[in-house]
Amino acid sequence: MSNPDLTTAEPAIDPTFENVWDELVWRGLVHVSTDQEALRALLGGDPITYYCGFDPTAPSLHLGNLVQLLTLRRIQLAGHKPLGLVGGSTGLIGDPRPTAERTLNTPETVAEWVGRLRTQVERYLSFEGENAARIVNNLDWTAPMSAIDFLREIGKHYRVGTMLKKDAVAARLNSDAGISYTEFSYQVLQGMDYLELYRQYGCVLQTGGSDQWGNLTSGTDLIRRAEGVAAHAIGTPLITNSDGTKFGKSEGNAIWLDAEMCSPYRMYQFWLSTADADVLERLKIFTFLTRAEIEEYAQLVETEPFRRAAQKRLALEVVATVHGTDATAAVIAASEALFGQGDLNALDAATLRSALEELPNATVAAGAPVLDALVETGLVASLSEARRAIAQGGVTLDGARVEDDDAVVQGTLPGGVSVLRRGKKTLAGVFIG
Ligand SMILES: N[C@@H](Cc1ccc(O)cc1)C(=O)O
Repeated sequence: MSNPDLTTAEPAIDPTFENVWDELVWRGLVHVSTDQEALRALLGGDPITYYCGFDPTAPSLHLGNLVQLLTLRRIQLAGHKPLGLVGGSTGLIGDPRPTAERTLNTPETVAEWVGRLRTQVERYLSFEGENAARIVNNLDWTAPMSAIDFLREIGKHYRVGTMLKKDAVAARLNSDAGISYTEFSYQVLQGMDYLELYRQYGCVLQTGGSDQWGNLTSGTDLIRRAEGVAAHAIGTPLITNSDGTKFGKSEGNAIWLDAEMCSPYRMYQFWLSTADADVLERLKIFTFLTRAEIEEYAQLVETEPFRRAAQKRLALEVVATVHGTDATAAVIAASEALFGQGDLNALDAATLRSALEELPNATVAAGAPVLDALVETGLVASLSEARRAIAQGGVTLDGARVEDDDAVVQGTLPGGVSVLRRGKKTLAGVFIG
């Protein structure tokens, strides 16, 4: 196996910043917040308890959630105490999307997804030391509450006029289908979580995406009314691509943090394909590289963009954070063997298979002619074009040049697969079935 440089940045705060608030601002993580002076004082002072919530809307979190997970981690690294909340109750209700009502999942499904999310959230926090993290589930305080108590103790603090003005609600009110009372109530549940965490743990800061601002202020308003305390909120920016495409998707599919739902290879390629115009912002938000290190990459993007050093570092850092260094090493070796130099035979079988799934590919019988495989993978348009390509010496199978038309595909690479290459860079995977 080739030996990629796997030096990655240790999760740490950048010591050149006096206060983690300044670092969050520099990383571009503060899009909207409660009073900035007060937040800076709070984050620069004695340890506080803060939280961020994750709803079980799927069996896995995705890259949008990774912004929140890493933000939680950064603030913890500065000495504060995080609460990672899994939405056992809010997942049963559904945070209103601007477009349409969500379908209700069964309690069993929601409970299963809560379990999976909990494991994912745990991976990004430290459970050791004075400021050890804690995972909480809002089902624990929401399920036992009666409808009467909910309406008397919580509902009484809410003005319907204010609730109607929240972006998500306003958007839906103007749509034909409107919004159900169920989803309309969501903001109250999230507000109640913050109040509960304030009461139980003294939690005084909630972070979330800027699209959560309505839900974040639902909590700060409730705490002010019920407890007379000014609690805080930070909304991180929505990540967008400079070319206007949606961030966090590749070919329409979300980049999930679960390796079964999105292979580490796929995630690695996703980050590698980041545009020069976006890569510095991504390094700030998704890695623990320091300001000085990121400034060096800014130079490299200017002077030698063709080397894509910043993209490679970004891909290495994020995949190592999410999937660990072993999986990342395997992915880098596969990318190099497929697209650069390196021994295809030395690759990890599972990684090679997932890499081939991302390429044009076909399944053929063992011993099928290379000619057929070329056509079926789409590397050539016809058998005659396949013959011509071979005659010109432009086809390789598993790294060796194909000399004549009788060659067959056997799937002799790790995992029982083969790799066809036409010309320098056009690749296809062959599965034997
Ligand atoms: N509403 C948040 C998740 C969440 C749930 C409950 C909370 O208390 C906080 C956050 C989201 O959809 O991302």
